Amino acid sequence: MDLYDKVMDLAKRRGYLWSSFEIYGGIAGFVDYGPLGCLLKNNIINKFRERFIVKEGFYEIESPTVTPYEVLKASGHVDNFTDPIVECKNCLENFRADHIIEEQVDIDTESLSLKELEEVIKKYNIRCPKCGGEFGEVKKFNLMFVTSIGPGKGRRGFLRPETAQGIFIQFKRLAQFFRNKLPFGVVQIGKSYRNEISPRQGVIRLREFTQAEIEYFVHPEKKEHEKFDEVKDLILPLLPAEHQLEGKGIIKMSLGEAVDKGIIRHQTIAYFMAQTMKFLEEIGIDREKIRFRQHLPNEMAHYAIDCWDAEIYTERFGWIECVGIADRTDYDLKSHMAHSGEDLSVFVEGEEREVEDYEIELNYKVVGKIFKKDTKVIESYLKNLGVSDKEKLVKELNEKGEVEICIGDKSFKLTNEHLKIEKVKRVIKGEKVVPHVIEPSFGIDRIFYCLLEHSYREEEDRAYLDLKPEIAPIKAYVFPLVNREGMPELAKRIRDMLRENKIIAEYDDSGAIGRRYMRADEIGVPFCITVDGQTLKDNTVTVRDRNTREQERVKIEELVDYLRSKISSL
Ligand SMILES: Nc1ncnc2c1ncn2[C@@H]1O[C@H](COP(=O)(O)OP(=O)(O)OP(=O)(O)O)[C@@H](O)[C@H]1O
Repeated sequence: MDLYDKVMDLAKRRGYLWSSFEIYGGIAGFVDYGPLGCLLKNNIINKFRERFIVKEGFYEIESPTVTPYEVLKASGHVDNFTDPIVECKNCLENFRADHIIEEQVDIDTESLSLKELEEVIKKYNIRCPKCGGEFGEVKKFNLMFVTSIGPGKGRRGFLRPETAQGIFIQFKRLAQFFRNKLPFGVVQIGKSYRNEISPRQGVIRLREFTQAEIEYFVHPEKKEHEKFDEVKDLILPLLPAEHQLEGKGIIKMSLGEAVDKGIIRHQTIAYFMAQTMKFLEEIGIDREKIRFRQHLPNEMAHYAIDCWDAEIYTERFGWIECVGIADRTDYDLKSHMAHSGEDLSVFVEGEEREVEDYEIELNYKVVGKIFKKDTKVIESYLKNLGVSDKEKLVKELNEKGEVEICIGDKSFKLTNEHLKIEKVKRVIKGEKVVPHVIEPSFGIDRIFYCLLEHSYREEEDRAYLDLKPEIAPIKAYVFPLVNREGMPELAKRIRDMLRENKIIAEYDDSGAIGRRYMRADEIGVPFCITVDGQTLKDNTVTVRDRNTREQERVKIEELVDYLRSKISSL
């Protein structure tokens, strides 16, 4: 049994994690959180809310998981949210082509096309790991779950593959809520769905999982962070792209230095790396098993300009990505602007000044035939450009004779022939800008598993979860030393008193006291309270600490305050 098996065995037996649909044979890629699992997961999420909503001042929204086609067409997911798939010609089992290659030969598959992946499979004679059969063609497989909305044929829809889009499409309302003042942060926590091709890594790769995402909207030219000074001296283990390409390892560097040297693109990304580290440490992830790995240029989405993953070390799977922190620029907002025709910019007030502006229109006589259905999208893209964006466009057009615009996953080349441009003078008191977005995206299930693994301790006579009291699902167990002399009744009253005071406590009177301690330790209960003979005389109980096994006598009337001071980190 490796560590993963030990942790999962405990998780299953004691009500943390269960295989879904088990009585019908189960399906890979789904997991049930049992009674303790739900409590622990909620505690992790509460800590997330405490850090980002209470302390950072962001707000949370909740949008539907069922998403109409148009939204995910505009975001690029319909066309691009795919993984390469390959089928074994013999047993018909499907695999992710890039994973199957990387498992068998030391090749970076990140930038390879479908054809190139197929060539590698042929060249190295990579065979089906299940039956040794030969593989067929490598194809694209879209990871979204398809659904239809309403009866009959209904409207095409999908289960959302990320929570972020729900925030982008409400941008207009959100900007109004924040009175058009940048920067502002919006959080969404909830289920996301990805029809992963062959999820073979337990809770690490699920088909339905919980994300906690932050979309932090900033002025495109202002990516310094107001509170960067507070974190600039924090030293983090970094694995920059250059180090990976040159085969070098991790460097420990302060965030201030990393930004100054241009290793981290700007202060806002660095600030969120610091917040991520704090959050992970606060819930109890081992700080020595966290690193920040920068995406390689070919790994990053084409619209992102910098991306760092917080990776956490696990015994079986090595380093796994648990949080992705990316500067997604204005890609999402501009795509939704172009596809919906809505203006998703904010007006940033400034000094009154006269500017040269341009009125840019499409030359419909020419463009209709060339761009066909896309003409409307290009039209609304141009209509919503701010003054400086238009200036850039005209400048590029004059210099190069053409300009390329990117809308969603498509790009279009425009020449003078396609456009009618008129120079006008205008007095403005500010400018419309489409904000850029910095996105820290947390995978709660992966973090949950890593936390269980990092908390798992083995000693000669016991195995236990060293969960922080604040995070542990059950804070205290109350035992009667013997099942007579009124001890059970008193122990139950103490349990009820603790619950009444919002401290989750349980009562246990079965088996020897030693065994009860072991059971509580195994699920990570930080305190065990025993009612014994002395309790009946002086109203004190023993409180045993899970980790040290030391016991203290505490007056019953002081028990709530005593436990509170140990549980809360406030
Ligand atoms: N299938 C999944 N199961 C569980 N968590 C996931 C899954 N896919 C993504 N996540 C979590 O959501 C976070 C943000 O999602 P993102 O789209 O950046 O992941 P990703 O880069 O596609 O992940 P991967 O490369 O592992 O598939 C990830 O850091 C991860 O923690």
